[in-house]
Amino acid sequence: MDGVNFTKGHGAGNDFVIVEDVDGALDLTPAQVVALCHRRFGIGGDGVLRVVRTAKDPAAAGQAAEAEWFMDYRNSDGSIAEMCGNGVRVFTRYLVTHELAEPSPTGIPIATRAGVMVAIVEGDQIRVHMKSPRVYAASTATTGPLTFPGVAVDCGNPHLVCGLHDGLPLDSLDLHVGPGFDRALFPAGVNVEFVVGAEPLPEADLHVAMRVFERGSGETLACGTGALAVGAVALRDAGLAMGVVAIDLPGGRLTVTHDAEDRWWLAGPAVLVASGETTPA
Ligand SMILES: N[C@H](CCC[C@H](N)C(=O)O)C(=O)O
Repeated sequence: MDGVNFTKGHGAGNDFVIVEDVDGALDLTPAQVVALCHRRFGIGGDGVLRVVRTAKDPAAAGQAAEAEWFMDYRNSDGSIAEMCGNGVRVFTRYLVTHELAEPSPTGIPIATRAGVMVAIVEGDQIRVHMKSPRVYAASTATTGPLTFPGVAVDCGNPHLVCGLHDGLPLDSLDLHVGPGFDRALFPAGVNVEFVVGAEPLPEADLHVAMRVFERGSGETLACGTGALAVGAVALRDAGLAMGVVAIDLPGGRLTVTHDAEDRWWLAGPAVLVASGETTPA
């Protein structure tokens, strides 16, 4: 890609190459995304966040009245996903850092392929009003000889939340290869989460730990929509209509809250690491 300005950022270690394309002039191809995300031959990332005015992109133009900016999210394999929870926080950090948007107590609306999310900057944390997760089927995932029971959750993108057998440690899972799943239930693929309970915390109703194998990116250090799916299943399994779930991932902690107004929130860090310019190929 000829001389494109980029910024590198991450949310709990889920990292992204941010490409500013305010007027929608870039026709970002899957091959260009793969090249940008390549960890040796490129900048490196789990995905790309293209920053474009909503009105300038047909994929989200219908949301232009609600949100000035569209997060065009791509996985590192070049595929398109509907939503990225860590990505929307990093995207918001980029907007306010580059003064493309003003932080406000009522939040910054961000258009995505899963609809408009609203992000509130709270110091080093950013809290996002997410699309409500929908638990819709029982299923299973397999890794090697092991099969785990799970539930399908729609967070705008597809998730399969699996519990580990009693006592099996999370780090014993081999996630070098993607888990097996029911392709009839998930024809467009699925993000697979593996969850175990964790020690109670005073600041949360529930506390769990998870790992994730993401559709289109492989195992990542964190997955925001995956944490949302895990939080929804954890509250349901605990019989809690609302509450706060602290979720520990290899890259850090995210917090999922289901509040009394039936809103679902994802909170976590969002860090910009560096900026630069790609050199012409
Ligand atoms: N790989 C996901 C998109 C990114 C999700 C994750 N990085 C997040 O923070 O939500 C998918 O294909 O649905």
